[in-house]
Amino acid sequence: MRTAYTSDQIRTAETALMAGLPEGTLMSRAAAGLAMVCANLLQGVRGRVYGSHVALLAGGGDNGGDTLYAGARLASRGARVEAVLAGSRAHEGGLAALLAAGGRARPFDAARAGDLLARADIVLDGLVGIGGGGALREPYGTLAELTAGAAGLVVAVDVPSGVDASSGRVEGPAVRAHLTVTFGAYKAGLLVDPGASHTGSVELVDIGLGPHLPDPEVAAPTGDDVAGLLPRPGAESDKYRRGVVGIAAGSDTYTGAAVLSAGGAVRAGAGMVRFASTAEPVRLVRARWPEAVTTVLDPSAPEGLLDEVGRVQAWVLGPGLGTGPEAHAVARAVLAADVPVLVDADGLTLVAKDRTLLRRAAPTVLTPHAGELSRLLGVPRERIEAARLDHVRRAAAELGATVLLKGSTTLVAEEHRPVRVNTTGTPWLATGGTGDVLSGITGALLAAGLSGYDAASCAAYIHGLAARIAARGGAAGGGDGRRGEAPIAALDVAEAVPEALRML
Ligand SMILES: NC(=O)C1=CN([C@@H]2O[C@H](COP(=O)(O)OP(=O)(O)OC[C@H]3O[C@@H](n4cnc5c(N)ncnc54)[C@H](OP(=O)(O)O)[C@@H]3O)[C@@H](O)[C@H]2O)[C@@H](O)CC1
Ligand SMILES: [K+]
Repeated sequence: MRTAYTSDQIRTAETALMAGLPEGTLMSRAAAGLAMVCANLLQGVRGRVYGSHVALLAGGGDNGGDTLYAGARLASRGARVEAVLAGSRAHEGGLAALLAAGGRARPFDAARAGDLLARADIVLDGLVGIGGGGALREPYGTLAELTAGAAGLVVAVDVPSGVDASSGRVEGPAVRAHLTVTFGAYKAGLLVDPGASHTGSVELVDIGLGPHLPDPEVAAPTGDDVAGLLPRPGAESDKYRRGVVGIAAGSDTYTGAAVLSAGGAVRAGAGMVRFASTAEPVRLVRARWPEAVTTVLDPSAPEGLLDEVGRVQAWVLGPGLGTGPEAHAVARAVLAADVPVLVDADGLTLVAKDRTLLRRAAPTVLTPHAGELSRLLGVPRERIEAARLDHVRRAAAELGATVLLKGSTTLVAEEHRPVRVNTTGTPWLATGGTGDVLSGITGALLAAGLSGYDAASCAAYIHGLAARIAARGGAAGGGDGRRGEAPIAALDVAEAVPEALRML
């Protein structure tokens, strides 16, 4: 599990660690680690450190201090290092070290800074770190913007300046780095969007904080974590041990979502899928997934609506269900069941209009995107997008549910637990119907007995991995990052789930 922390948590751990160490030890460890990473980068791009050009953007705090000390180390290896001092003051020790090692430093001047960035092989963004707050003031904001025109690699020191280290919020100009070198522990804002999209790759420099860190604010499960949580069928498994999932989805108007949700559940290994809906979606689900056991519902007679469905261990409610009175009757019947229920899509619209539906004892998992969460919380969508971590936490507390917030970094929140952030996926996943597949995968895991928190975070991981596999044309598809990927359809993601499970 990759764990991440708020700025306050990092500072508390730092104070505890510092109590037993001579002054300056941590900054010197941070600067040494940073300089080593930069030297390796210079070896890569220039073949040597000696004679390479390094630009330092140094703010007035300790983040600037780390940067100046690292610059001094590079200057002592023969790099040509020049610092732009952005604050009214500069870190004294760091500046003295840089000058003593032969580096140069000047106060901010926009034209000169632009020239410097156009010449530098690497640029170190040491404007602000965990001490930053709110939108960057001038001239920090201008310098952050200038890094977009840098010719070389941009390395963010601890945190890309302009990104809130604790939450990932971005309120104005912010550095977009190729690489972020972070000290002691991951900051939550490096893993959560919009901050996460500013970091480039993230490298952690150990400065000894580990033993002093509290429970994390955010955790990103790895493939091994997910593999450890997933149930594997044994010789004695029957369908109920593997989990029977009920799906109440689709309507005569919207049929595709039902097929996709059922596909997610079938491919994720449900022991059995029981699909319940009106006649047309039932017909289509039977045609595509003959292994599903189906029941035609008559929501105009809500009494005993689900009596014919048979035993299920978890429900998926909502994809393509519609939002009228008949859909409401289905939602009421499903949410009255004493088993975990995942609510998605139209189901979320129904519970946003009638929160009494969520008064239940068994676990509930809600899987909104930002627009759906906006309706659930009565908060504008833009505010949710800008502060996803805060809002997913708030939703979990206010709605008494596990909340999976979809998006470029999917988050899973439950009260008193670290928010889990998903690290798999591909930009191609942002296409219609993939959320329906996710609902089916999550439902299958809930039925298998995983908690809402584990089911949602494992499903998000598997879904993102399946999407990557599908986008690359199968597990053997080559390329790193997004190279070699192609558009995918939602059903491709469902079909790639078994390969994703094999890879775990
Ligand atoms: N903790 C640890 O374990 C270790 C921490 N270490 C390092 O210390 C860093 C934290 O240092 P820190 O506390 O001095 O704060 P920092 O990030 O430099 O920011 C303060 C400066 O930013 C400025 N500023 C703030 N907001 C701004 C804005 N919106 N717009 C513009 N300016 C703004 C603020 O300006 P001022 O308010 O003073 O005018 C001040 O100059 C941390 O990230 C890591 O790199 C490592 O050395 C080793 C171990
Ligand atoms: K920084």
